[in-house]
Amino acid sequence: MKHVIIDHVSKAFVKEGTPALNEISFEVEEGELFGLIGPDGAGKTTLFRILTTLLLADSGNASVNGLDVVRDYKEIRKQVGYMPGRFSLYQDLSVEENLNFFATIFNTTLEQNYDLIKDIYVQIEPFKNRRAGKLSGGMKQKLALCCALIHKPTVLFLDEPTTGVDAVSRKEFWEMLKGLKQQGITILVSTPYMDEASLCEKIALIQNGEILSIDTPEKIVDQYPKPLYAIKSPDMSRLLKSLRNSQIIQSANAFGEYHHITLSDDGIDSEKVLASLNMEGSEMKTIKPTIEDCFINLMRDE
Ligand SMILES: Nc1ncnc2c1ncn2[C@@H]1O[C@H](COP(=O)(O)OP(=O)(O)OP(=O)(O)O)[C@@H](O)[C@H]1O
Repeated sequence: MKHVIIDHVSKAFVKEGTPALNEISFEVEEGELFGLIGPDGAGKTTLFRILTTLLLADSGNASVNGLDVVRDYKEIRKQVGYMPGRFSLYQDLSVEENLNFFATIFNTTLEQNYDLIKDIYVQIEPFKNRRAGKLSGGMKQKLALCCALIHKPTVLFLDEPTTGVDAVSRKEFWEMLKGLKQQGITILVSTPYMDEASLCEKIALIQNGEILSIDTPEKIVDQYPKPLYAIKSPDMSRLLKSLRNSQIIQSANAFGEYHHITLSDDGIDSEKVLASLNMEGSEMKTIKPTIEDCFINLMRDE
């Protein structure tokens, strides 16, 4: 069953220029862990706010759990959990007080839904009397997730939950999402971190309010249109300049230790490329594209 349906949704905050969302359409299956992947300003928050009934679209339709986001907004609010991008909790209330507050709003108690949150809650329980504002980033995120789950939602919207959180907490967070998925919750999560894409079952790549591609991470990688190479030399910035000025190089992008390149003619071999650059100590090898390579390639085609 389709749990979330987005059908030609558009939203513009200003009359001129690029709209925040431009005719977005896609669907999310029940129980799916779905990632909305895109840089700052791509439109992720705007879409989540429309789906959680906090913002009206200019045109198009959307439904969650078979309920229309405009007509059935009250019912949707009871059925979805939303963790906004920015810290949404009461900084001056303790961990326990925040949880009780959100439980009360939904006419429930921590005890009633303890099963769903217990794996996450046990990690913050030792700090239950600490004010939320005094928690570490990772702990705040766990508390925000518990609060979003307190009323047993069937669909969970998590807006950039791992932004600004350390690497260990990010990893732990994705483990928690896997656990929630196993309990049957449909999860839509947005992130600007391309490396998190492979942790989702399905992803939509979004840029400037438009969907560039939507599929499983594996299929998106398989659809990369050309052989991709990684190249390095002792002088990486001179190498990048030479690559970008070379006629036989189609694209060159810096990727940490290596630059990733495609060739204008796939018949050219790496020896010829290295010879044409004439830079001592250079190395080149074929590589499998990452989601970031795919994103950059799709952006160029736009
Ligand atoms: N209330 C608003 N008024 C005017 N412009 C807005 C408003 N909200 C969002 N925008 C603009 O709409 C575009 C999409 O913003 P949105 O917040 O949805 O992106 P995002 O992918 O969530 O990125 P971010 O991580 O920066 O929030 C951006 O250009 C943003 O400046």
